[in-house]
Amino acid sequence: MAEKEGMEKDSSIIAVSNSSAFEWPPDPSCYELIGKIGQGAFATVWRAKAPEERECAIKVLNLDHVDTNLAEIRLEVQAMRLSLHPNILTCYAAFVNETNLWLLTPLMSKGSSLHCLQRARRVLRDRNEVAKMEDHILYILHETLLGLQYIHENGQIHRDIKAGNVLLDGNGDVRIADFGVSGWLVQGGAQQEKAKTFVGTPCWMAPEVMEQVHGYDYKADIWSLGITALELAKGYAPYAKYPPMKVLILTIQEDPPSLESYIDDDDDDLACFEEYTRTFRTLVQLCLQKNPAKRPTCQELLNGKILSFMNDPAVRQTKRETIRSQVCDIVPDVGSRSSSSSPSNRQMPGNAPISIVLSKEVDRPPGTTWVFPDGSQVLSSSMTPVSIDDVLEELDEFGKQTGGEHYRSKSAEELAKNSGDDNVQDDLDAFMDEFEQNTAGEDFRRL
Ligand SMILES: Nc1ncnc2c1ncn2[C@@H]1O[C@H](COP(=O)(O)OP(=O)(O)OP(=O)(O)O)[C@@H](O)[C@H]1O
Repeated sequence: MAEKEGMEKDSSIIAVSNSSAFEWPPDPSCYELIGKIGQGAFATVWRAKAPEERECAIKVLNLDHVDTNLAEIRLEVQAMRLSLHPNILTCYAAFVNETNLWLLTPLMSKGSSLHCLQRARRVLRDRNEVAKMEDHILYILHETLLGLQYIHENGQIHRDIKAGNVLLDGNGDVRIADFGVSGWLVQGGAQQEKAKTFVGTPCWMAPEVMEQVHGYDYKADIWSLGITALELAKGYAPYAKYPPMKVLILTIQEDPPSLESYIDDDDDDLACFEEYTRTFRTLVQLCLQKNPAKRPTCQELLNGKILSFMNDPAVRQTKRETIRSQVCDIVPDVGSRSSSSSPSNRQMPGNAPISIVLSKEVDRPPGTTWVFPDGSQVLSSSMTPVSIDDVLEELDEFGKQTGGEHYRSKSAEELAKNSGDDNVQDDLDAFMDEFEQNTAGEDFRRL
């Protein structure tokens, strides 16, 4: 592994262990890796046995992908451990093992909320039982909001809210993972040299984060929560089947996604035929407003008509017990020797992280950072740099040629209808193909 400036490999620099009665030893030989829970773009997560018959999850990050001074990580891990909120995944300990950073966290035995709901749907389908997930999804969103409210009240933004980062354990408890972690990552490691490279997953990204016209704030997490609601209902996020650059364009250009704007998971029709109430649709609509100022805060959502009934501890407890018995109990534990399949992190193109290379030094807040300051560049999966300004300019040009000033809020079909020109869809396809040829070389039409 290439040496990085300021990156000490001495594990004592990073080792942070628990101050509570049990000390999590910063020594890899003390842990038995029982099974793989999942694989992200930069890390592998294991279920592990610790001394005294304890269990934990260990996230193993290759240091080639870590672009943060280990002393800084140490401070952040300490801060994460102080984030004592029942809906936020804490970090027991962190240390360096050879070329990897090990992060020890509580084991959330049912894995991600998406994995858990999809597995439950599969079990119910095999039993010929009807899956009704709306109540469970609302419970998960309510718990997530409680954690998110804590993060926002502490002046921070999570920046990577998605169902893969909302975890469930066997009791039906919900915790937000990866708070602070993804901001340490870099894609391409030494290749990037001086450029600051940020990573993220475009499908959950708020339009203002992509555009960076007026900057963005904690309301970006509310957009991501709306996308997470759709993801849990449909089995995957809107635009997840497209390459990252197309996701950026569609998110900026199209109306906000909804339950109706994309088809259900066609993998095995798991989410098909589930009915969702107007209440659920309204919640999604509230979160997915393009103008961040119009989006509600966590507090407004928690105290609003849709979710406030769950603020009653008795109701919350009932909901927790219901999800435990109807979902958690029928889904095998992740990473256990007996579990037949690990949570699949289905890598659809739009799920793949993109890298945002900053051409100048900027302060980087913790968390996956969706920053497009002036002069920033977007790297699609082929790592070919494209300026976000170029993307927006191309969109402007395309808009002028096709639908006039409203192109950003209208779909190609609508444009075609309004202009009476059947060729608009072809123009869009041609534009996308040309754009893709110039950028990443992927063929949108084949997807
Ligand atoms: N403490 C934990 N307990 C149980 N499962 C976990 C835990 N931490 C992470 N996971 C699961 O492990 C898998 C891999 O997680 P990881 O954070 O590496 O990737 P990701 O968030 O899915 O993808 P990306 O790399 O794009 O962010 C995911 O399915 C995640 O839900």
